[in-house]
Amino acid sequence: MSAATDMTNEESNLMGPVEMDLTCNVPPVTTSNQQTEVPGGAEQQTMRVYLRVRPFSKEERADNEDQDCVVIENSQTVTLNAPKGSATMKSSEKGIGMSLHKFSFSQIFGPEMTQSELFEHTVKSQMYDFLDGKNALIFSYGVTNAGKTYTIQGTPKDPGILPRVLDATFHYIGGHQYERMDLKPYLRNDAQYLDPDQVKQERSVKAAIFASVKEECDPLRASGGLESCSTSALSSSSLSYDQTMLASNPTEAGGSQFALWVAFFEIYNECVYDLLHPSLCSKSKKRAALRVCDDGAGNAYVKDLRWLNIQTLGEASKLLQFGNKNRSAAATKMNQSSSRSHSIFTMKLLKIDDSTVKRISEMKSSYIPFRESKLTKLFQAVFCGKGKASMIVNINQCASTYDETLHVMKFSAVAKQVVQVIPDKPVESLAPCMVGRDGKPLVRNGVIDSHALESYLSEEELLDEEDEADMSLLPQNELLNMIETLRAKLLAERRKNLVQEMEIRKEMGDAMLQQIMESEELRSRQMEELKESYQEKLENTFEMYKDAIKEHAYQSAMNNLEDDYVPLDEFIAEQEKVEVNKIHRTYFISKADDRCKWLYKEKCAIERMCEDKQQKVSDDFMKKSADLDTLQKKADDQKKSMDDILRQNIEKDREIASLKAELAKAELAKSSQKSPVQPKAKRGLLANIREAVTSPRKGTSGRTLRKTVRTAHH
Ligand SMILES: Nc1ncnc2c1ncn2[C@@H]1O[C@H](COP(=O)(O)OP(=O)(O)OP(=O)(O)O)[C@@H](O)[C@H]1O
Repeated sequence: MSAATDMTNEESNLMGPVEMDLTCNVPPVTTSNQQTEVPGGAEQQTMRVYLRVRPFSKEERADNEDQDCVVIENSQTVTLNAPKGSATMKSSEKGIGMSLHKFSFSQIFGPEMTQSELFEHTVKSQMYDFLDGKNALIFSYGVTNAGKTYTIQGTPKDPGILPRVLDATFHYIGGHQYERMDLKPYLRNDAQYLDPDQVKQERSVKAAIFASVKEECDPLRASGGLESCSTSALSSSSLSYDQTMLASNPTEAGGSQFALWVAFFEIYNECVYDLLHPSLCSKSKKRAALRVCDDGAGNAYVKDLRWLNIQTLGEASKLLQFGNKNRSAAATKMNQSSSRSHSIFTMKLLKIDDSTVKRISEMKSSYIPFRESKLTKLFQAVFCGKGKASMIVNINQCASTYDETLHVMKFSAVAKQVVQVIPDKPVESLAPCMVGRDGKPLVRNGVIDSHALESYLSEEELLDEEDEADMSLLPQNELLNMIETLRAKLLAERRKNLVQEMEIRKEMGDAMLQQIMESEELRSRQMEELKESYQEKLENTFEMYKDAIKEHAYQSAMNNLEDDYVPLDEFIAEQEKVEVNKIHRTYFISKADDRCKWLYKEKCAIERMCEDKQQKVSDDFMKKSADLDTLQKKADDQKKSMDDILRQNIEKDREIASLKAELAKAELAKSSQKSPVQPKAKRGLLANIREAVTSPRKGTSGRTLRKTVRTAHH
């Protein structure tokens, strides 16, 4: 948990927004035994890391929390001694790790350090940069109850960094306030003009927020001689800081005017919430999360974040109060842990000047290995060297929270990585830097500073603590032996770790499987129960509907009863009519039924008859057809025999013709021998035949002849 201020600057033809973010609860970004000090001195560092150790409270002393766990060696070095009973001490007793750790910071502030001194030594120069048009980021980091809120916001009696920054800003602006409120920050680095309606809307939003804030004591206004909220700013005497740092004021700079716009938001579980949104105060409504977007030039900004123009410190105080209230309301509602919450108060100072056009050169962000977090995205520009960042690490000295405090102190590696990506620095300046006890780097421009190294190694406690320091004094063969021994030990350790890891994985796997099975069983049981209960409900509902329908029908009937009422005698007469009709109908129906049955029988008989007739006709046809075939065959045979007879006749005719010819020859020969003329009286067989042949029309003779011939032939 922590707090921060981010100040960025960009100028267009009319203005230059300067942004300062103040954030709480930033993820681990700090230094340990390797600090972020880089060659070139504090002025050129893009990130400085301070440590603030808060004093014990009375209660903590009474609870024996003071066990000399934190010892500030000098302004840049602190030693942490593990108390008895802490996890660190237990590990150390087992031979794992150390019970004593040393850390270096840009500067360390002890419990006696006042708020104003802290401001002087940490943020003052950044404040100057901010007013001079550069971006700045101030954030605090530490475990809960370490003093982050105290450092950033402070108390009514001891205002923290934020009220001081605001006071200094208003002091700087002085009478050069741009009051029209018609120029507003837009996206990440731009500003936009507002029309009169929009300005009116801005004013009413502001008024609504202020109206909801009670006039009560707050850090910005309550430091003794502070002026009331409605007046300009905190008096400089009440927040004593060195005014010489703000020498470059608008009067000297020319006729520029300034407008200060602020936003206050929170990042919780990677969700961004606007703390200046009034609906947050409502208990019933869910907080609406905002999106972090890219402005098209690689700059991240919170979309739809509410920016409000403030013109006095009192107004700033009210907004802070409003935002804090929102934050604590949301935290209570969600029972959220402050350790996962980061609140960011952002200021944008627009420098309105009709002649100057300035722009801070943009950086490409694509190669920057930032962790994908909303916070790092939003502060990316500063971490990349577009402005300076200060981190104040807050710790308490309590023995009971020693292990968490140690963890915070060790977390510097992340900050280191973040700072390492600044592109326009020489490579050496980006590498993790070893520093001596006095905070000076041991390596300068790639060359080991032998003097610094000697003084570093001469630290007795460091020699006791660091094996590497002892080893450097040993002869080479002993060192080689030692390396071999250590290698063997390392190998054995790794094997052991591997086996342990496998066992743990297996155990975890089994446990998870068991859990999954149990939950699966539970789920199916629940499903079954749910099904049953739904079934039951369904049935009940069905029954209910049935009853309701019955009831409805009954009611309808009852309602219509009056309209449908018929006197009894009419009803009886009507009923009798109905009865008679019924009897008639029954009679006719039975008659019609009998007729139908009879007709059906008739139909069946006719059908049967038709079938018989058809069968008979078919049989007759078959028989006749067979007879016809027989007759046809006979006719064919007779025709054949007739043909034979005809052929025989023709043969006979040929025979007769030849016989006739022979006969004629014979008669001719006879007549020529006996007498030349013979009388006709004596006619023989051959003469008759000849006559018959030459006179075929004489039927009787013909028949006789044929009979004669046949007989003769046979
Ligand atoms: N430098 C200091 N001098 C005196 N009192 C301090 C100092 N720092 C912190 N305190 C007191 O210690 C207590 C815890 O501080 P604070 O609330 O700022 O812690 P925190 O880190 O913001 O805690 P959380 O993360 O839980 O909100 C407060 O009562 C605060 O007033």
